[in-house]
Amino acid sequence: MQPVLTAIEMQQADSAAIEKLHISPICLMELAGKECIGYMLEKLSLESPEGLQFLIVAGKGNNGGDGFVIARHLLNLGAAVDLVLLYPEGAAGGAAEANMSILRAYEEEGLPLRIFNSIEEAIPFVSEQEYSVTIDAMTGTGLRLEAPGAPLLSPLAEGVELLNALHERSEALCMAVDIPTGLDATSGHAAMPAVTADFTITMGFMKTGLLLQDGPELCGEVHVAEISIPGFLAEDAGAFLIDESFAAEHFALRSEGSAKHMNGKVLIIAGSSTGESSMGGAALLAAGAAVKTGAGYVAVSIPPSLAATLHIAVPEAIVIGRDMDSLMEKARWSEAILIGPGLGRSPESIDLVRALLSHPDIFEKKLILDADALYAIAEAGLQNVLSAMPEVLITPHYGELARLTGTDAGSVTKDPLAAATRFADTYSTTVLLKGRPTIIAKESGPVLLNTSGTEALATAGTGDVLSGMVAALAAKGECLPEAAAAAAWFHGRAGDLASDVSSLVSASMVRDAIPSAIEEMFDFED
Ligand SMILES: NC(=O)C1=CN([C@@H]2O[C@H](COP(=O)(O)OP(=O)(O)OC[C@H]3O[C@@H](n4cnc5c(N)ncnc54)[C@H](OP(=O)(O)O)[C@@H]3O)[C@@H](O)[C@H]2O)[C@H](O)CC1
Ligand SMILES: [K+]
Repeated sequence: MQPVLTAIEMQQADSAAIEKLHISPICLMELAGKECIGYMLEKLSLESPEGLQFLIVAGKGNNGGDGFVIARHLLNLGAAVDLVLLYPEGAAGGAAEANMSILRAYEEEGLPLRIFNSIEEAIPFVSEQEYSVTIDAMTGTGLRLEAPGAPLLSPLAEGVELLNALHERSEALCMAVDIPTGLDATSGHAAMPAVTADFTITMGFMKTGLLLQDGPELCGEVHVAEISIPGFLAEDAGAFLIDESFAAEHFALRSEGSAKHMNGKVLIIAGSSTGESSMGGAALLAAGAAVKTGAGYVAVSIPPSLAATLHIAVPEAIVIGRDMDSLMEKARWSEAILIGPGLGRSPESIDLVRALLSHPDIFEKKLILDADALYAIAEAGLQNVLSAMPEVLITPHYGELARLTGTDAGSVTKDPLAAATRFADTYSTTVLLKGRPTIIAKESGPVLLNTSGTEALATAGTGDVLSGMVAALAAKGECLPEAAAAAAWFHGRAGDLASDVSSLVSASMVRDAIPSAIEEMFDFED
């Protein structure tokens, strides 16, 4: 899995490369600029930028320095460059200043290079020009953002407005160097204004801010550039990105000659029925998802009035009742237990959750708590009970985590990474916080982020499918954090495969696409 760094972690990796490994800042900057050229040409589907016109807007830090290297290589390859310096020359120092002095020497050579010493000087010329690519080299990991939406000061604000205006009125692609200017590399919150890029080339490692909050919208496509900062300098990163190979590694294939009881036994306690209404769909989705994720045996405790429906919808599942004796017998038999989908919010449901969580046959198993089970925990104040359980995963969305922590959804929205980590550490649990990205936090471990999937998953019932998938992988032998992470990846992929039109995807379509998401991972023979 690739590490995902905060701005501070990236600065530490930069410093370690320079101080411990003796890689010079000038070498890092050279590689950063060179990588940008290579990727930019790929985006333009061109072998060479010869004859094309580029605009670079540069700040006073090392991000600007990357811009100076890009300018030089573009000139070397026969392109024309307009460079806007937002700050008086010499403000940069170090490698950035050294690269700027090379450009000043280039100026003497009659190359197609125009250097503007301020935004005011540049505007009359650059507003009239057509560019192939405009390049944002104003700020990167060095941006300080006081609060989400804080105003960006002059001249950065004018530089951002220039690039955004050109982006809107012309065909030019906008490339952000490392991080779009105005975007906080750690939190993903943006200043006002911030650059909206078509693509971002980020140096060394992925940054958390590119995946959170405003990040995905402002960055466009993200490419991680290898700039000779070795991976071992990011081994202790606080976050990692779940990828295809992680998901494949944590999906155990059935071994030849194995029997159904050896391939994961899942108990699902879900669904409710009262005189006025019944909620069976969530249980059907979760049970169906567990079966399609390859669980050998799935037992479902559902109110008797819904049993016939479940038999028809998920013929592979065994149906049991709600009495404690049957529940405990199946709990002892099972390897993972999922409680919650469609359980309802009645006092009886809350009492059921309280009784279940106090029973060793339940809480000593790998336990997945979802949906109405989370409501019951919050209502009955059972959070501390989680701390005593050996292996427990909660799968809230932002609102459910807010209810569990006694805060409002806004505070989880503001910093979901911190909210998930805090809950995991406080109650010794694993938290799968649904959102974009989905966050998997475990006690004192790195956070895992999942970005697979699109808005296709933003529809009722997909959470029930996910919790059924987690239960299956856990029952098949994965520890809960890994089961949650791999399930999140497959779930996102199933959403992609469910339909070519994301707006038409329903939860049952996601469930039905699970086998395809898994199949494409492995080289199965016909
Ligand atoms: N060796 C390396 O570290 C490499 C870094 N690379 C690139 O460099 C940047 C990080 O460079 P850094 O100089 O640390 O910071 P920035 O270029 O992002 O510049 C930030 C400057 O902007 C000013 N600033 C910060 N916040 C604000 C704000 N809210 N309003 C106005 N101005 C702000 C700040 O100046 P101050 O005087 O205010 O402190 C900074 O000077 C990284 O992103 C990479 O692109 C190379 O790629 C490789 C080597
Ligand atoms: K930038």
